[in-house]
Amino acid sequence: MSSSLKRKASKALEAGSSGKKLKSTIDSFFSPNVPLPMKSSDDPTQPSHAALNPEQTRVLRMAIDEGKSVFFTGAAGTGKSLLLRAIILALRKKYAKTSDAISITASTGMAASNVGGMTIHAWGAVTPNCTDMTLMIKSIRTCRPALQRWKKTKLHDIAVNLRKPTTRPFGGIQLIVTGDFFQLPPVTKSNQEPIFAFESPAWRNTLESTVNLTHVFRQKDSSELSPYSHLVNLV
Ligand SMILES: Nc1ncnc2c1ncn2[C@@H]1O[C@H](COP(=O)(O)OP(=O)(O)OP(=O)(O)O)[C@@H](O)[C@H]1O
Repeated sequence: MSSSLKRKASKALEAGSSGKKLKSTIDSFFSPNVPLPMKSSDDPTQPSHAALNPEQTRVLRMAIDEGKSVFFTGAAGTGKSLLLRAIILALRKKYAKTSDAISITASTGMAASNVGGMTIHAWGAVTPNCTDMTLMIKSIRTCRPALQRWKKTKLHDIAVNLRKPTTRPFGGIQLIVTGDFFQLPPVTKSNQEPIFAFESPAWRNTLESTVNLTHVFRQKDSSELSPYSHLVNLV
């Protein structure tokens, strides 16, 4: 990654670290024990669950106990995916009676299948890079499952109806966002300068807290590591 992209990526952290102190909350009633993904090669003597560390638990509490919109990031192997799975499990318990309350999306098919979700474009029946509002609304209206999802997440009024505009970003729904801008900068055409999600005013207005996970769990001799994985954290 070039140094200018690296500088841009670190702005996500600066923008989000407002210095607000986290209020102490009652202990989460959700277990911070998360099932580890099972592989056929797994040693049966290895633990099946992992306990979240303090920085992961802090994010879990912000998301579940405080209902905050959070962005958490961190280098490769800092447990972002595991924490996301913990948050999804806890949210499913919290909203057990309203199964449609949670939508799990990612920007690519591979990332979506890793967390049991779908691409954001499939979720909303929108075409990537489409900026034509009329076309987008037509596409949403003609895809019944997507229209239902827009309605259930209260995004319907702001994007489809437009008669009742809301001042709250994303209609006021809670957003849990994760990723590492250092590992994966936005895809651009030819020599176009990439535009990061955190450069949007909507990012600042929506995400109340940004947390940088610092503890690297992935071991040097781990079978998860490709011969080049260690390079990711050096760049
Ligand atoms: N609290 C924890 N206790 C024990 N192991 C953990 C914990 N959190 C994560 N791990 C383990 O560390 C490894 C890396 O975790 P994970 O894949 O979630 O990291 P990541 O930040 O998503 O990595 P990447 O950015 O490379 O996708 C995994 O084997 C995971 O099971």
